[in-house]
Amino acid sequence: MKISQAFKFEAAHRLPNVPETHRCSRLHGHSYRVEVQLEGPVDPHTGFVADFFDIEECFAGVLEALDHRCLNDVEGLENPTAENIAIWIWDRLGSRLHQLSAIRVYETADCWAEYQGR
Ligand SMILES: Nc1nc2c(c(=O)[nH]1)N=C([C@H](O)[C@H](O)COP(=O)(O)OP(=O)(O)OP(=O)(O)O)CN2
Repeated sequence: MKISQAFKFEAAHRLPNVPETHRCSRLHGHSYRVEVQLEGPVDPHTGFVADFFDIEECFAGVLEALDHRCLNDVEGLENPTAENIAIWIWDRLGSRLHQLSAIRVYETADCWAEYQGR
C-alpha cells in the first residue's frame, strides 16, 4: 500500500550551472509542492501504513530549513534544481521514515522531479 502527504513552501533560487542567457540563472521564486510517499503494509490494528501526523512531524525540520529561504544559501543546495531538492529532502527524511519510497518536488504545477533513493 502506498500513502502520500503533500507540503508546500515558498522559496527563491537561481540555477548557477545554466548559461547566463537561461532565465533560471536569475534569482526568482517558486511555490514548491513536495509529496512524501511511503510504502508498506497496513497495520491491522491502526489501519495505517504510517500516521500522517508522524510524517508531518518529520517534515517540520525540512520546512523550517527551506520555507521563505534563498535555497542557494542552504547547505547542500548550492545548485537547487528540483532534482537536487528531492535528493536533499530524501537524505533528511530517509533515516526517520523507514518506509519512505519517493520524494516528489513540484517547481511549478507542470514540472516535477521524483527521487526514489536512486
Ligand atoms: N530538469 C530541470 N529543469 C529545469 C529546472 C529544474 O529544476 N530541473 N528548473 C528550471 C527553473 O528553475 C524553473 O523551473 C523555471 O520556472 P519557470 O520559468 O517559472 O517555469 P515555467 O516554464 O512553467 O514558467 P512559465 O512562465 O509558466 O512559462 C528550469 N529547468
